[in-house]
This record gives sequence, structure tokens and C-alpha cells, in this order.
Amino acid sequence: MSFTQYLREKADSIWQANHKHPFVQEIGSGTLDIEAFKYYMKQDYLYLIEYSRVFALGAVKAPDLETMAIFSNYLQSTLNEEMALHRSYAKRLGISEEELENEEPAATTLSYSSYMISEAQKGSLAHLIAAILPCAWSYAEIGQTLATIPGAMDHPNYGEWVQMYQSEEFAEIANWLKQQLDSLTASVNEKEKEQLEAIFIRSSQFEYLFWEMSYQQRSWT
Ligand SMILES: Cc1ncc(C[n+]2csc(CCO)c2C)c(N)n1
Repeated sequence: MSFTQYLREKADSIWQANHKHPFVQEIGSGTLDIEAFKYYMKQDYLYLIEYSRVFALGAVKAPDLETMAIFSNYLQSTLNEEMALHRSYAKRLGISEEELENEEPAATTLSYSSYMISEAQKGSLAHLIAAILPCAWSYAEIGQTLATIPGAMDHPNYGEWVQMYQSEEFAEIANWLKQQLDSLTASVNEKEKEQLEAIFIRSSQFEYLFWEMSYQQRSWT
């Protein structure tokens, strides 16, 4: 079994809880409260700004030009494609760009993004990837699952979101990160594997907390 498959199995109960979370389920059924979605969009925009910085750190830590170029491509596609969807959604939902950028991070947004940046800064490239892989991989998995629900991709509010995350492009990002982590861990010792597992689990738990925060529209209290 590959290391990333091992991580996926270790985190399975958390990932199942993410799939079953009412925020995710109600995006699929189209019944999610639009105010919760607006709250999510504003917080996720802040999260993606910090996630982009981790891709930039990936380019800094890359061992060769090819890897560096791929991290730089992902940095540009997050800033200009994934975040463009947030900007266009926001406009449609009546949230201005100014409001998006001036949103205050909620406790979970701040702790999740600070956690990723901290692991990315202090660790190796493998640590950096372990921190961001659950984000890319779980969204690809969720997008593909929701896409099988009749009508989910055509829903006036949530259809575009499902279309984006079920796309081949996002599956490719997750697959590339998995391949990198598998090859970087081919010759690392057990102690380092345990550290990477702890990071992967922690980010998977943060994914759960992010759905929960959004569903409750909870900031700091
Ligand atoms: C809390 C949260 N977790 C994961 C994603 C999804 N995501 C973030 S970056 C990326 C890959 C590169 O664009 C993906 C799939 C999100 N939007 N918000």
C-alpha cells in the first residue's frame, strides 16, 4: 500500500464525517441556508489567500525546477481561478470584493491557516504537502461524490461549486500532491512517517471544523 493510501485509511473516520456533514450534504441536495454559504465563501476566501502562500513556500522548498514550476502554476491557478469563482459567487450573492478582503478571520479559519503555514515553514517539503493534501484531496473526493446526485451540478446557487471541485483539474492537483508525498517518503524513517501522519490527521480534523464553523456561522464565541 502506498503511504498516501495508508494515510487515507488512517483518517477514514474523519473523512466519512466530512462527507456526512450537513453543510456538505445540503450543498448536494441544494437545501443549504444561503447565509451559511455566504459565511463559508467569505471565510474560505481568507483561507485560500493563506493556502496560496503555502504553494509559494512549496516553490521555495522544491528540489528541482520542474517541481518549482508546478507549485508556481498551482499558486497562480488558486489565486486566479479558484479565488475567481469565490469573487464571482460573492458578487452574485451581494458581497463586494472589498467586503471579501476585509472579512475578519474566524477562530477556525485563523487556526487552520496558521497551522498550515507553520508546518510548511518549519518542516521539509513532505511536511508541507502533508498539511495541504487533505484540503485538495478531500475536496476532490467530495466534489466527485456530490456530482453523482441528480441536479447537484445544475443548482442555481451551489451547482458551480460542485462543478469546480468535481473537475479533472482538481483531481490532478490532489494526485500530483499524492505522488510527490509518496516519492518523498520512499526512504524516510518511521519517526518521520509518524510526524507526517499526525499532520495529515490534524489538517483532516481542521477540514471538519471548517464545515462545522460555516454551518453554524460561528466566529469567536
Ligand atoms: C477549507 C478548505 N479546504 C479545502 C479547499 C479546497 N482547496 C483549497 S486549495 C485547493 C487546491 C488548489 O487550488 C483546493 C482543492 C477549500 N477551498 N477550502
